[in-house]
Amino acid sequence: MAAAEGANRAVTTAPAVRIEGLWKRFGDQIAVAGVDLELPAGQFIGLVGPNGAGKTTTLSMVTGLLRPDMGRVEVAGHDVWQDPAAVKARIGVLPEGLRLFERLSGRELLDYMGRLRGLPGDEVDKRATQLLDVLDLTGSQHKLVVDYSTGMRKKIGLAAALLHNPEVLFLDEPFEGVDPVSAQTIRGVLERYTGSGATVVFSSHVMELVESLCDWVAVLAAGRIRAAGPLAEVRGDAPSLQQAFLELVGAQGRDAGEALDWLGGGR
Ligand SMILES: Nc1ncnc2c1ncn2[C@@H]1O[C@H](COP(=O)(O)OP(=O)(O)OP(=O)(O)O)[C@@H](O)[C@H]1O
Repeated sequence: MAAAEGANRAVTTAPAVRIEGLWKRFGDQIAVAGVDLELPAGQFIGLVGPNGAGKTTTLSMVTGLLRPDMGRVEVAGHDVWQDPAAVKARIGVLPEGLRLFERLSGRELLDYMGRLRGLPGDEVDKRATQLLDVLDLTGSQHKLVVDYSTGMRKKIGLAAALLHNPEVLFLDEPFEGVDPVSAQTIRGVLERYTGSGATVVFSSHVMELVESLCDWVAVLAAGRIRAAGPLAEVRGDAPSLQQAFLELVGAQGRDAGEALDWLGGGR
């Protein structure tokens, strides 16, 4: 990152993301039911919630992939729907179920994404070489993406999302299907990135991971924000984020008890 870019980030006090009155309905299903949220810049932010809580729908609207029914979103000071080009230049996205250009090699994919982002060829080359190295993909850089494993796909997707040095990086379940070694690598890259003043927003179900990585968390359930703030504040007096989460979403774990009385018996 250029020194000037870093300095600009350091003095930014405006939130990285400002969400106001966001709604989305699919038929009878209200997926996001009036979300208001300000995500502070320069933080590692976790968006957590049970299955179907509305995390992916919210992230899709925040990154300009899905049009809200109501509400507005600003990212890095720009309105996502009124000024989409400005927002897209400033964000990186690793969406859920990432679609990649399968018939390109990892290296070609990064070259292509870099050109799409308008970076000069030699700069793309330099950044791609470094990202492939740090993410331990140098040995597979000439392999076609279609032949990549799940974890390798996450890593090349992450490299593509970081290539233009975005201000805010959105990651939907970045650690799903990733082995512990690759997870550690991804984690190192993300920590270094937020250390430079950039913002990471990621969704996850894995509370231990969120607890160990995030400075700030937002808990979403049934399309609404249940709690948001610095990790320690959201955890409160609970012994762990997992426990605080279970209390916040009102689910102490369903006891299968008698409902599955046939399971495991009478063989
Ligand atoms: N395209 C769609 N059409 C119809 N319903 C949808 C669509 N996308 C999401 N939903 C519904 O909206 C709700 C929120 O889904 P969403 O994928 O945002 O949740 P999530 O928090 O990301 O869940 P998970 O953790 O399981 O990925 C769910 O009830 C889901 O069935």
